[in-house]
Amino acid sequence: MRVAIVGATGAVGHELMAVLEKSQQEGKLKFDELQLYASPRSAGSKLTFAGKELTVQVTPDGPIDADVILASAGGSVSKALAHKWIQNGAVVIDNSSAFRYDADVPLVVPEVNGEAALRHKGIIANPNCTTAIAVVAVAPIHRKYGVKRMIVSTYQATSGAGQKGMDELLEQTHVVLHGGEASHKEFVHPIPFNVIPHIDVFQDNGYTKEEMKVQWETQKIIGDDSLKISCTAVRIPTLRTHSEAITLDLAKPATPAEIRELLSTAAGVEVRDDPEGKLYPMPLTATRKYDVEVGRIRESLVFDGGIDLFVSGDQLLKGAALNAVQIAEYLQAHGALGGAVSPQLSAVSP
Ligand SMILES: NC(=O)C1=CN([C@@H]2O[C@H](COP(=O)(O)OP(=O)(O)OC[C@H]3O[C@@H](n4cnc5c(N)ncnc54)[C@H](OP(=O)(O)O)[C@@H]3O)[C@@H](O)[C@H]2O)C=CC1
Ligand SMILES: N[C@@H](CC(=O)OP(=O)(O)O)C(=O)O
Repeated sequence: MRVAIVGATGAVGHELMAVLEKSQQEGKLKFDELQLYASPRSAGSKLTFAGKELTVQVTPDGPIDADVILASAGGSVSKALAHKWIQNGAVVIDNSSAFRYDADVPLVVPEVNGEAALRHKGIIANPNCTTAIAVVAVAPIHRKYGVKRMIVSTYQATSGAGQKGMDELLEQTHVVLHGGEASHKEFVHPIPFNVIPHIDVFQDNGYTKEEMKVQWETQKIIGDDSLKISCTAVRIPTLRTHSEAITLDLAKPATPAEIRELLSTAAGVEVRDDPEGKLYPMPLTATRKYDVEVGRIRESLVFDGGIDLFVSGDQLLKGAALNAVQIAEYLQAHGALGGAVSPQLSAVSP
């Protein structure tokens, strides 16, 4: 069983290495070989995996001889090359948005629709990070109570813009703290001490593409096009982990206690909800955690029987690297990848 990472030197690639190492140690994903690829500028550089140095190679523009390819090199690279990589039978799990809306490409969050991954035709798409984090918390509620409408406001970390996004936050904060004026390159405005309600490009309807992705992708993952979602996506000056305030209008009324109980056994969720004890989701506590923190669960004052909640999830993990590895684990556990069938599946109950 051979695994390849394309984009190994990036922010998501770095997390893929860490998650793969843990998964292998815990016997969840069984593999014998790891190949690392990035752009020509990184060719020859060394990265450590499980105590061994591996050499980064130039990403091929032909087949990759691996069983599964975890791609995180951006949409244009995937769009141009993914179909060539799979010519020798590999499956690509792609972190970019290149194929998410293609009818024959499953868009998968294993806790929600893992079985869709088994119907792939060589490419499986990993969702947008904001969507993945929301859907882990909302899908169990939708299954039991039916979500009719959903209003989301996001608080997205700079790592959503990759390693360069985090670097810009740190460098420009340093500039401001030393009396200078912050500049910007990765973001539309200076990010230190600011919040920016503009992620990705504006669409004709006044929403940004990031905001529309939450509607398009949630509908595809949950399998319900009638679910209406209005999202405002905002960049904030944190390093990693996206947070979201979510309001749900439900078909069947629910109480906060019922939602708390439902989510307490939901896969991929940690209920962190004790306002008296100052316990609620935050990037500080959710960072590097596999589960999405959910809290501030309360009755909606707008929708009768509706619910308000707050989530924080490490988007480099559940929004990207972890979700991709969990898809590979799911495929292997169902005999749909090379190598031995794993009896255990990390924290995922399909
Ligand atoms: N950051 C996030 O929160 C999330 C990101 N994603 C998606 O994952 C992908 C990667 O994001 P992220 O890790 O943040 O980005 P980074 O900018 O941190 O990393 C990009 C990676 O792609 C490689 N790369 C760039 N150009 C090429 C090329 N022409 N050929 C081969 N490799 C190339 C880079 O290699 P090198 O170092 O050599 O330049 C690097 O390894 C994107 O599609 C993004 O949309 C998805 C969900 C969440
Ligand atoms: N757009 C997200 C990160 C991302 O890469 O999203 P997508 O995979 O949908 O392009 C953010 O900036 O926080």
